[in-house]
Amino acid sequence: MSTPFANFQYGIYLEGALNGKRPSHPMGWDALEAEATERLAPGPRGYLNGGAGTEDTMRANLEAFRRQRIVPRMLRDVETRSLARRVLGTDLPAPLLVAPIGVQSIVHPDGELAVARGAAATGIPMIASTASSYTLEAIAEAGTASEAATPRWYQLYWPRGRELARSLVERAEAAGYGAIVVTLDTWLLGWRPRDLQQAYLPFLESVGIANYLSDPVFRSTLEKTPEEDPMAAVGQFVGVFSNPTVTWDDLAFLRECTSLPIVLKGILHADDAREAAARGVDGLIVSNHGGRQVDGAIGALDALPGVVDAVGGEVEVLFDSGVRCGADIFKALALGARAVCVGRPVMWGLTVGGEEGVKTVLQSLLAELDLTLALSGLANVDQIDRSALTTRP
Ligand SMILES: Cc1cc2nc3c(=O)[nH]c(=O)nc-3n(C[C@H](O)[C@H](O)[C@H](O)COP(=O)(O)O)c2cc1C
Ligand SMILES: CC(C)CC(=O)C(=O)O
Repeated sequence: MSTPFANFQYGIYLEGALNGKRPSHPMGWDALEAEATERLAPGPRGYLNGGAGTEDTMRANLEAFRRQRIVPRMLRDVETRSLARRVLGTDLPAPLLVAPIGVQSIVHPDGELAVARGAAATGIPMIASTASSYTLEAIAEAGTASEAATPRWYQLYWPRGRELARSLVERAEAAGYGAIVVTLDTWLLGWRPRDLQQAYLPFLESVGIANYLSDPVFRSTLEKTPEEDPMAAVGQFVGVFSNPTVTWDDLAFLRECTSLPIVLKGILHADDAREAAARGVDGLIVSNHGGRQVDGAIGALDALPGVVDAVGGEVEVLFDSGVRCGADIFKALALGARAVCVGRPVMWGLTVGGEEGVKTVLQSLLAELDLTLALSGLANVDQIDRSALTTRP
C-alpha cells in the first residue's frame, strides 16, 4: 500500500479532464501567496507576511532551504511507501503539524475553527495558539466534529501570574490537547516595521484574547467584566500576556501543572537544547518565529543540525520557519527534524479558501512530500537522512 496521499495530483487532472473542473485554489505555492496577499487588507497583510526589522532573518529562512539540495537515488523499489511517524508518543499520518498562529480571524472570519476542521480532515495536528481568536475549547470542538482521532496540541504564551498559566494549561488538558508547546522567543513583540507603519496590532481590536476573556483567573483580576469595559480587559491582557521574567527554573512549575508532554518552541542554540534535555522536556521546536522576532538571527534550518547533534537521541526535535513546499519538509527531515510545522502557507490557504483552503494546502504538502520521497528513491520517512542532501555554497 502506498501512502494515502499518493497520486493526489492525478485526481486534479481527472477532475479537469472528466468534469472540466479546475481547482478553485491556486496550486503553485508562489501563486497561493500572491493571491492571499492580494485579498488581504493592508493591516492583516502586513501582520501575516511581515517580519522583524529589515526582514533579513525572514529571508534567511527561505535562503537556507535553497542552499540544501536533494540528490535523488534511482532503481529502488518505491511502490510501497509510508509517511507515517510517531511523534511524542502519538502516531501521525505524516511528520507534519500546523504551527501555532494567533489571531487567525484577521485573515478569515472562521479563523482557527476553519483550520481545526481542515487539519482534522487530513489527520494533521493543529497547534492552537494561546492568542487565538476563538477559545481553545471551541477550537477543540471544531477539530473533533469530523475526525475524532486527529490529535491537537496547545501553545502556551506563559503569562504573568502562575495561576493564569496553570488555568490555561489545565483547560487545554481538559479539552483534549495532547501536548503543551511553550513559546520562548516572544516575551516581547519584535520590532515589526510593517505593523508599526500602519499602527496595526490585532489585540487592540480585541482579536486574539478569547482565551483570556473566557478564563476565570483572568476575569478575577478585572475590576469590571470585559462585557462592561472591553478596553480595560484589552489593557489587562497586554500587561499579563507574556512574562519576560521566566527562566529555566520555572519549567518545574509547568511540569507540576500537567502530565502532558512539554515542548519548547524557539530553540536555536545547541547549549539551550542541552539545557532543555537536562531539564527533562519532551520536545523542542527549532524556530525563529518565522523571522518575526530577532532580525539578524540565524536562518532556522541552519540551526537545525547543531540542535539535533546536541540532543537528537534524548529529546524529539521538531522544526518550523521557512517551510513552503513538500521538498522543504523533506529537507528538514533530512537534517534531523522528527516533524515539521507549517505556518504562513496554511494562513494563505485559510485566506483564500477557509476550511477548504487549509485542507488543500495540507493535502498538497503531503502529496508533494510523498512524491519527493518516492522520486528520491526512498520508501518511508525514516529512510530520509543527511545523505539525501548536498549543500550548495
Ligand atoms: C501571523 C502569525 C502569527 C503567529 N502567532 C504565533 C503564536 O500565537 N504563537 C506562536 O508560538 N507562534 C506564532 N507564530 C509563529 C509560528 O508558529 C511559526 O513559528 C512561524 O510562522 C514559522 O515561520 P513561517 O510561517 O514563515 O514558516 C506566528 C506567525 C505568524 C506569521
Ligand atoms: C504575539 C502573538 C499573539 C502572535 C505572534 O506570535 C506573532 O505575531 O508572531
